[in-house]
Amino acid sequence: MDQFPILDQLTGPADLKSMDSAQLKALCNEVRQGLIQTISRVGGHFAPNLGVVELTVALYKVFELPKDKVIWDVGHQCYPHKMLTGRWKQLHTIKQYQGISGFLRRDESEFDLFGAGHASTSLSAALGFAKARDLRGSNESVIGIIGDGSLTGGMALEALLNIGDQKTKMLVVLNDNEMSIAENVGALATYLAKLRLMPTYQKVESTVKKTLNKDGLLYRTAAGAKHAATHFTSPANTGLFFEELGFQYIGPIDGHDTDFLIQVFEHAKHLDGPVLLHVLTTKGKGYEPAEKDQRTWHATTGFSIEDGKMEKKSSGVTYTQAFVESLNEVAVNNDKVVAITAAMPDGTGLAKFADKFPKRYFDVGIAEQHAVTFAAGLAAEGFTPVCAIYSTFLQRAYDQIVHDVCIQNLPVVFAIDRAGLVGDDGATHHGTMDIAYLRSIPNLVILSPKDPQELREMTKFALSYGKGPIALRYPRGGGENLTDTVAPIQLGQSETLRRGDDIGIVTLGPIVSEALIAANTLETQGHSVEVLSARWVKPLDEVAILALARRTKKLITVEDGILAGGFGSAIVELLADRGLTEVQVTRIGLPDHFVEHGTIPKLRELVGMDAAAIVKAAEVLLHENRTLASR
Ligand SMILES: Cc1ncc(C[n+]2csc(CCOP(=O)(O)OP(=O)(O)O)c2C)c(N)n1
Ligand SMILES: CC(=O)[C@@H](O)[C@H](O)COP(=O)(O)O
Ligand SMILES: [Mg+2]
Repeated sequence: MDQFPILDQLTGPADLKSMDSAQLKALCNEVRQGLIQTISRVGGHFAPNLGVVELTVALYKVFELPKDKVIWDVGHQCYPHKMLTGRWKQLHTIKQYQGISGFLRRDESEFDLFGAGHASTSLSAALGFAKARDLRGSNESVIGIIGDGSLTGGMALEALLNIGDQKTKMLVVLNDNEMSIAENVGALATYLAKLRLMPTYQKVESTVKKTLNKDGLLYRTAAGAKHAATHFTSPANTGLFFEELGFQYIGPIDGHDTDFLIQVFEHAKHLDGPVLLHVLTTKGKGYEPAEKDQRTWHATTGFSIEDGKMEKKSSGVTYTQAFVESLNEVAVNNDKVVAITAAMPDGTGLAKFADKFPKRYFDVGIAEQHAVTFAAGLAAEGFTPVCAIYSTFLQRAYDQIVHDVCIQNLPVVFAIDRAGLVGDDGATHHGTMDIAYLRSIPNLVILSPKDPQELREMTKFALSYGKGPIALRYPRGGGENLTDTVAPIQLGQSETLRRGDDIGIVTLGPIVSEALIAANTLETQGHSVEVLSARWVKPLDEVAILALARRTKKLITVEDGILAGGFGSAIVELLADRGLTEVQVTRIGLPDHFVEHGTIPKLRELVGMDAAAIVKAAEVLLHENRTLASR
């Protein structure tokens, strides 16, 4: 018997128009069960999606997609949206190579009006869509949907200020589930908690009943809607913060009451100016383990799920663990060490620092720019702040790194996690830009370990460096330790992992493992290959690199980052500056396009950054040499 009779027949959101209350509730149930069964099996964002089932169904019942523009924030909670917009049958491919993306993508569907992945962007984008509408003279509705966590992002507040000022007709739906990935933080979270204590509209529905017109809907005229809005405003008109910014605040309302959500959306549709609808949802709704532990069940990627329990699939030490264990070892004897996360305590490992040093731990919310300059302030006063931010999210704080940290040469330690390809989160999350965007900044030095044990030592080095800003870049997940011991970490000192005279491979970070595999293959072909683990993006070990170049005259550089302006570029610049024009260099890294989602081995093969690609590049260089020699 078909478990998903409605979903299996659904052709798109227009089909919801003809559904009655019972059918919509049945649809919500199918969406929820479809999510639980599919995402438990294939992995992905779990609790956020269960929390927006009714919200998405009600929204797509009332509004006309894609004419009406619905812009989601982050997009990790977009799976119900995808299920209702023709991708239910592809849901099992989510975040897999050549499967659908785990976030919205304009090139994936006409219903994905604006891509996301990074938080706090939806309201700015939605204002853009609304302004375009007004300039065009069309009349569609524009709705931005933002979570309480994403609302802690500076961009979101910048947008609120601008929307309120512009008095643009648009609807902001605040999906408030009291959670970011971890518990939400910040004064706004505290304010929202107060609003949640106010009686929800459902409790004052008798007032609402009086404002309903004959067909059970709220007033359709602007005047009537205004009147209804007055009734709708919760008794203590508690949305003052938003009202003062120029919004009509409606809420809080129960985000799992489909009928009432539909009523309120019908009402809000007709209101002029900016409206903020405060919706209360439960992350993980309808799946008890996730409701009980919303933090753990934020995403099930990399976990297997048995009987409501999440078991990590991979074992072994991750880079993140190595980093935070080393940080904690130092911090126990150094009370100047403090740590800052931008709403990612678990992902960065800093939750383990917080357990031991709660007074020296700061979660600033999804506020990377603030995190960096906050760290700069601490460093200016003699502390050693560790700012742990994923590579991709650190992009958001570029000026703060330059302007507030590096120009002032303040001793901030940047722990750049998820550096390099991250796999199934795809283009919005690959940490592939940081080498290029950081190495050009004066005063900043940058380290990259080849394995977790080296990261331990590099973390200790970074915490005692103190001469200025220092960055550690390391990847998602774990890796084998590639040497028995760790050579002492010294500023600008590389490490020769194997000696050879025919060709040199100069590489950086965990991608060294691919270079070693390639060197072994080349050796079986009779070639003598040197592998140099550079360890430093900046300062480069110029002496070692120049000596290798002069000796072999052939270099291959390998980096888990974009080629343009990356590590290989730095080597080429060095050779050019020193007049070594006879040295042939092949750079291996990420090409000049965004890399999609998939497993890391698959993506490395795809972009030509695996051992096979290194062997091929070496053969070309070596063959060219043989050709020259045989002339
Ligand atoms: C700029 C940026 N920083 C951090 C993240 C990581 N991140 C993804 S979802 C999330 C929490 C979002 O909370 P909320 O908006 O309340 O959505 P919910 O998961 O509660 O539905 C965070 C911190 C991100 N995507 N973008
Ligand atoms: C949606 C988002 O940005 C985070 O949930 C991110 O997907 C976490 O990535 P990790 O799984 O690498 O911690
Ligand atoms: Mg939330």
